Amino acid sequence: ADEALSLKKNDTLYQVSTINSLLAGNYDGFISSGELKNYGDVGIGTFNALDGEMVMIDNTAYKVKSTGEVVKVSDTETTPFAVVTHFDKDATVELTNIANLDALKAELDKLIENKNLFYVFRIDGTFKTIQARSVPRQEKPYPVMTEAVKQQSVFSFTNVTGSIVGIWCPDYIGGVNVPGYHFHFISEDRTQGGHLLDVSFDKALAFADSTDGFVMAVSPTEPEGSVKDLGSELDAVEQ
Ligand SMILES: CC(=O)[C@@H](C)O
Repeated sequence: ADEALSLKKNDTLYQVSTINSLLAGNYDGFISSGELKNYGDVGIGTFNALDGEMVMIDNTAYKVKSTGEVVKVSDTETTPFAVVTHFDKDATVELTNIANLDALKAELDKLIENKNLFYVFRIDGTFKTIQARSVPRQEKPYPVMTEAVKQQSVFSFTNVTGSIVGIWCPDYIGGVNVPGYHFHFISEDRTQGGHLLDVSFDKALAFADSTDGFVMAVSPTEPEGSVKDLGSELDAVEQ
């Protein structure tokens, strides 16, 4: 008999709320970082009130604040949107001579064997250039994301060693998550990072985790009907 879809711990993407809910300005955190760690040790997201960018790596949740400061968050800090998984290195590939983010995506596309699955990436290396952003904490009444990102801080790093962490979602996920790629970055010394805007490097090691299970926690304050085609508003998080 066909193996029933088993939401195997290591092959499940765990998501907190929908991207459309976040884009609509629903920044109320409702899952704690401590609870999130039960569902994954690698991933990305943001924090209550859209306060900074989340990088989950080595089962530790870091916040890249809009000041550029990186802090390890307490287990009680909550998130309104995050995506994590228990990371498996299903594929490993050395990437060389990557000039920009589009070139990185083109190389990673070669690892996406089944466009119906989800993929989580971790890319370790010393990066010639990294451009990343972070968004400051928002006050109620929350602005929609396209307004909030106008307050973003953009950081430029050179010759920085660290990890790019990100996900790739199938096209059918529109409204629930960002179709395609979404990357965050954190330096090896955990002092720099952000939502990745651009990157270049000579050599890095990419690990890919293909995932066939998907679980999502719906926000208790999800705006009714927020899972709809937001079209251009996705620009706020697309790269
Ligand atoms: C969820 C994200 O990555 C935005 C906040 O940059």
